[in-house]
Amino acid sequence: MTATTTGWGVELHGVTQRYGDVVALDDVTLTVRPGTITGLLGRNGSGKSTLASLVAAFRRPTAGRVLVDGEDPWENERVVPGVCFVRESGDVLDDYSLRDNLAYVSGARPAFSHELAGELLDLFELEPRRKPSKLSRGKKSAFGIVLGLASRAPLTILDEVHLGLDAPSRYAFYDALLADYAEHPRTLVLSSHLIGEIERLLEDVVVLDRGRVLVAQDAEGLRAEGLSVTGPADAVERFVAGRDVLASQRLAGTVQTTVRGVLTEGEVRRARDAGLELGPVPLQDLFVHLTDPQRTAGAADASRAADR
Ligand SMILES: Nc1ncnc2c1ncn2[C@@H]1O[C@H](COP(=O)(O)OP(=O)(O)OP(=O)(O)O)[C@@H](O)[C@H]1O
Repeated sequence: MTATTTGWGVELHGVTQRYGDVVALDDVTLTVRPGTITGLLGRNGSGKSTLASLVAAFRRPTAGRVLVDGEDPWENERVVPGVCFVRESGDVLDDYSLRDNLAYVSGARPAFSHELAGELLDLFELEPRRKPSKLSRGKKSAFGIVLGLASRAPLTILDEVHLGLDAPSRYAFYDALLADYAEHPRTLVLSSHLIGEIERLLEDVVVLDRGRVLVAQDAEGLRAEGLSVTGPADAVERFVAGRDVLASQRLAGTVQTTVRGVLTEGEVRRARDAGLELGPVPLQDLFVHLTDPQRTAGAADASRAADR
């Protein structure tokens, strides 16, 4: 393996993961494009960590195929060193110093950058002599980030690594990630519930819901699909009739509605002529509406009925 180039892609084909009676992933098919930053989003228990652990070959799927850079990662000597999976729980040697942990990880990661590791230790004010077991939760998360970014693996999966980090440290992390990604392009998968904070980083978005893929597309395209329509109640209602309405709020005679779908130029003109205000919808809001249990339960029922 050479130092990181454009990163590795991931493919899942019909992947199901069961834990006893629990179906954590249900027939998931998706692609992560090489050389992109992909957000892996979903509500609690939707299957994000399970998906990440299959890609990192921490476990084998109950059914289906996982491919990393075109190959099954399971016990794959070429692929495994190129996949860096950092979990909030922190897979570190708790009773060894940070310095020893870095030495251990760098031995297993062909593209490891000691220079970047040093910069990130300084950034997060981590003392190399300390042991992870003696660090606060936030500092331990920060050390996971140091290992994940300094590994410069062709595929890096950061699963909720921001947990415990205070806001300045999270923003320092986002900036460091973007700066290093710009210089050393690779594939990064970020799982986080703080969508508003990470959305500027994301090129692609995968949203899981109860083990199924709800959305898998480029972030720009997804943003363009969310539209806020505000105006007099009757005009808004006429305009959104027949559209996919995600949410609606009424304040006196004014209604603000969030719809999914892209408008034609003619429709935009018609909306403006009717006195309606059109605006973007933040990704976080779109996510909340799309994963609304009432909405997704309806969609799941429809999909089951279609399968019968
Ligand atoms: N080792 C396990 N044994 C049994 N059930 C599990 C195991 N790991 C996960 N699950 C179940 O599988 C489902 C998916 O869990 P997973 O941890 O993948 O979700 P997640 O999206 O990462 O959740 P969160 O955002 O809360 O971390 C949940 O119902 C969870 O309870």
